[in-house]
Amino acid sequence: MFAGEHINTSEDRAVLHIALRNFDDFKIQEEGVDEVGGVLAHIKEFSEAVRGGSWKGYTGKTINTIVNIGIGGSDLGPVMVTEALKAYAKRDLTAHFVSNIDGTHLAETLRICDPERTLFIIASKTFTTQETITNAESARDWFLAAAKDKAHVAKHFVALSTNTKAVTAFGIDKANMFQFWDWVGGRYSLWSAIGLSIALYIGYDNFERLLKGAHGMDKHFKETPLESNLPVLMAVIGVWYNDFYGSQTHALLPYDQYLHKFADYFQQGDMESNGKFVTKGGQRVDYQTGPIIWGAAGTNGQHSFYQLVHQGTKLIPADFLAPATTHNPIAASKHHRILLSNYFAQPEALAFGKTEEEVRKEVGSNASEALVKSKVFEGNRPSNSILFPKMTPNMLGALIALYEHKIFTQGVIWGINSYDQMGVELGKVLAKNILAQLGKPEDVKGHDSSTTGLIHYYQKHRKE
Ligand SMILES: O=P(O)(O)OC[C@H]1O[C@H](O)[C@H](O)[C@@H](O)[C@@H]1O
Repeated sequence: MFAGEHINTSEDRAVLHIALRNFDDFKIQEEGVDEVGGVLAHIKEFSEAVRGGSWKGYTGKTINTIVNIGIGGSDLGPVMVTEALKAYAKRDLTAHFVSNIDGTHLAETLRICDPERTLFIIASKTFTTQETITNAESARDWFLAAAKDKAHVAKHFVALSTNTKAVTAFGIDKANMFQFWDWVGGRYSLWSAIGLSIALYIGYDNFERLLKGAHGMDKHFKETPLESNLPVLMAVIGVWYNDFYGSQTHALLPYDQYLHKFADYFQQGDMESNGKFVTKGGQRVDYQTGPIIWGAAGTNGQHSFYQLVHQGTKLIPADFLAPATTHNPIAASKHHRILLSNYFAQPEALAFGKTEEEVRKEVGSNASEALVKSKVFEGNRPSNSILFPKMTPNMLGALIALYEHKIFTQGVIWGINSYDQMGVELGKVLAKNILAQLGKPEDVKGHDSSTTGLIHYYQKHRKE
């Protein structure tokens, strides 16, 4: 990976998200790598102009709202990072993220935007994704309904993409385009131009700290002997439970409200990378590959799904993550102490449980056998605990890179290509065919009885 080899074999591409945060440390041979610094300089210049107020809207007002329009890797990274680092945000710039094609997402966002002070960021590696382009066109129509003159688009629309031709065809000036390259996977792209919304929200200096934190983990991963290599340790522990103990999922449980989107982010990062059933050589695997990633911020999960985690019939390896120091020490950090007491207690309970003997002592000799049995915790339920000083840009960068390299290592062990995503194509093609048939019932052709029946029901009951 670090050498720029085309390890994304099906697409004949290098995998070089590490080059986006390299700061000329590792020598990496690949076309475009030498342009990373220029794009970062453009991000710095632009984010400082918007945040400093020198970038003005079409009526001369400053920008106080950014709307990132993108989906998947062009949305989830910026969403997760801007939430995780909210403590570093200027509170006079609001960030919104529109991803879903469901008109509700854009409509509800535009309802609270002022066209004179809103900057739209059209984030799309391919600049062909149906949801994003449709949302971008509707946002442009909304803007022009107020601004009238097309010349004003340049002040309120920028693009993040590898596809210059499509960007200019959309009507965004090349000067307002922040470029990245095909060796940046969508789910690994927050370090690239896709991170513009992050730099706008927390400032370029903090965005750079995020990059440098990740670079530190890159160096650790590249240089540390396997037995002390954090991504390798997490990868092999995960393989151990996934392939030898049959666990189907892996829970990410951050005891930090700022990290409440962490599991959402790695649903794409892990599941779109390792949700594969064919090896790079084309053989169907006869072993388990990528786990189902899920999770929620603690302590909320304890009031939702921990019953199953503790006493269910499923083995669920879990990562517990927490900062030793909070950004919000309200009530003299009483809240943080309570939060952390739970962060420490849950893995202990999962590992060591409560024996029948201990339960009997608690409930007394009159208790029914059924009650006693229902209060036993079998324990022996595995978890990793990750504790770090504070949720800072540098630390978040290291944490994300830790998981990126864990995913890479597991993909290597499973012999799969972690960097393509053939599995998302079929649904898109079928949807395109169906879209063309939604007019009249007689247009509906070539589907199974269920799909046909559903479409006919929709055609009968819709009110448009
Ligand atoms: O950034 P775009 O080209 O619009 O792609 C957005 C997303 O589209 C698909 O869902 C891909 O599977 C994702 O990997 C990608 O992040």
